[in-house]
Amino acid sequence: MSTPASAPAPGLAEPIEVAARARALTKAYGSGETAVLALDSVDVDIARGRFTAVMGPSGSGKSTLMHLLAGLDTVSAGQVWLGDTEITGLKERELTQLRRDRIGFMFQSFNLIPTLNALENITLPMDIAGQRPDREWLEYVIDTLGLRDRLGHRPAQLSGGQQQRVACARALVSRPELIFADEPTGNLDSRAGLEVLGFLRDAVDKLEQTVVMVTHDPGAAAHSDLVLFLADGRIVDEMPRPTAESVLERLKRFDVIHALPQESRPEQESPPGADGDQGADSTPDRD
Ligand SMILES: Nc1ncnc2c1ncn2[C@@H]1O[C@H](COP(=O)(O)OP(=O)(O)OP(=O)(O)O)[C@@H](O)[C@H]1O
Repeated sequence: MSTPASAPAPGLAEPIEVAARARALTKAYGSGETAVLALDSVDVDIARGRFTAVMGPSGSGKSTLMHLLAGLDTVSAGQVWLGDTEITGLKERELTQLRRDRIGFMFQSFNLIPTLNALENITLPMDIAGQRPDREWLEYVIDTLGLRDRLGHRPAQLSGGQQQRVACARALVSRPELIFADEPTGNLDSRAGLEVLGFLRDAVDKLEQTVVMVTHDPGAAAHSDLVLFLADGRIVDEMPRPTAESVLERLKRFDVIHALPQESRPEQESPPGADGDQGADSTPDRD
């Protein structure tokens, strides 16, 4: 079965533009008694040109979801599309090319090459692909991220915040369809973290990028347009236009609920859409 990426999401009359889509996405690790169901039949649409945060308790499946959407790991069942391309079923070589050409990555640990300077790190993925960055765009990204006077510095000569800005520029330089950021502020002090979040926000608002960010930090999630909450491998809630306070309140309810045995947990833990709402497919209006 193949569903075009522009098809209306279940429950929605209007088609929404999606950058990535997953249906019945399932991932199990191991087998038999030790098997772990990391993702349990997840349906999700990532809206194009929006900033989506993914939150949830430790072990809820956030990284697994990101890895499967990015084609970094194989699914146990279900389908994933990047734009109109179904990536489930692609061969490893095709996936490598797709990741290189169409996806940008930012990690908590920056993942910069220590022997290369900032500019070389920024252009490395395109250099490897034998592509030339669009010069005007490159200059724009460098200026937007305030890296102009740091381009000749190696990572060790840069602060953590500057290193993450280099990683952000590296993710942006090929104008990927989707940027995945896994705890991008996890290793930064709060000021540098805020700066990086501001740049990601700008990347969405000014550069029309699509960003998906995994985070534990309600303050970081407050920079997004929509928070998806995962628990036990399922999307159990979503929050458009989040604030740090509203996210924190929602997370507290997880803590209380997850302290209860499974059979005592309240109904609200059913996935969005199960009770007739628009589920994780809804696209929030922006203020
Ligand atoms: N390679 C693996 N082998 C076995 N189990 C795994 C593997 N990767 C993840 N898991 C399990 O799958 C579940 C989901 O893990 P995942 O890393 O996606 O959660 P997470 O929400 O990102 O957690 P955290 O917030 O702690 O990073 C967990 O129970 C985890 O132990």
